Amino acid sequence: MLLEAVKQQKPLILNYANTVTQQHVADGISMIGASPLMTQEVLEVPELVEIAQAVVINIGTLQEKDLPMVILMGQMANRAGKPVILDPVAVAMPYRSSFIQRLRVAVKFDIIRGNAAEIAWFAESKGQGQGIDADTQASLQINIPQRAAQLTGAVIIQTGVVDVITDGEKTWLVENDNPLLAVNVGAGDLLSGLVGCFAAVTQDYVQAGLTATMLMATAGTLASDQVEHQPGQLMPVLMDQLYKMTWTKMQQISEVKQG
Ligand SMILES: Nc1ncnc2c1ncn2[C@@H]1O[C@H](COP(=O)(O)OP(=O)(O)O)[C@@H](O)[C@H]1O
Ligand SMILES: Cc1ncsc1CCOP(=O)(O)O
Ligand SMILES: [Mg+2]
Repeated sequence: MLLEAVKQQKPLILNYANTVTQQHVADGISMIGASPLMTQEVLEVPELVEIAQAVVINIGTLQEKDLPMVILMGQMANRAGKPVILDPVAVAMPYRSSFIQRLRVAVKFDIIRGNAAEIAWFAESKGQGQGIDADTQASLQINIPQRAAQLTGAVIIQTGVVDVITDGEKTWLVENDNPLLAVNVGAGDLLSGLVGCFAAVTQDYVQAGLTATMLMATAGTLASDQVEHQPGQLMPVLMDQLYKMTWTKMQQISEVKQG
């Protein structure tokens, strides 16, 4: 079971994080038993990728000067067969699109985790949303993440009211409508960090994505029940739930269907 494997192996997850939510990402990775490390320095990238078991690239606060560093991180991980996870925050904005276009010709992403508006960009489809947020009222079209997977060759994790995990052939749905989680900035970034933890311990990236989304759905449900209508209280309680999580709870509480 992948949660046990993370606790036993304590993989090191190397992050190019955004400066808004990196504390949540680091804490979440640590709570489930893995080891986070953030960097912004190109000179240390080779030695850090060497000791990492997964690389998570989050473009939330990208800067042009960082592109060579991010390319190096991704390429070194690709060469070493270590998983590269992309969180394409607001990728449909033109500068961000250009950054990702230049990154993707150099680096193969194994997993892309984003909201529906972000994933639509990879499917060359028109996404609905603004800035970091997708329009959560829009109806779910699972052919869009499936097409994104086919076009990119990555496992796609599209999050929202329902999470969709697909490699373009196999598709899983995790039902997870949680208004308290939706309003907490950084929930998506945290999930991308957790995806890195599971991808570090299996080569089955669909399974890694499914496990991470089940984990987040379960911890989110338990945490929301505890804080009721107080979204500002959610994050610390969510961290406690991640720390206490078991596979049995994840199977009992998260709602998983085949797509
Ligand atoms: N109604 C909802 N809308 C958006 N995300 C939700 C909702 N309910 C639960 N979530 C969860 O919140 C987390 C963040 O997802 P999302 O908001 O789509 O990403 P991002 O923060 O990158 O935009 C995911 O684990 C997702 O499943
Ligand atoms: C608000 C904001 N601005 C740049 S990155 C960021 C955080 C995005 O977090 P998430 O994608 O998890 O909502
Ligand atoms: Mg996001």
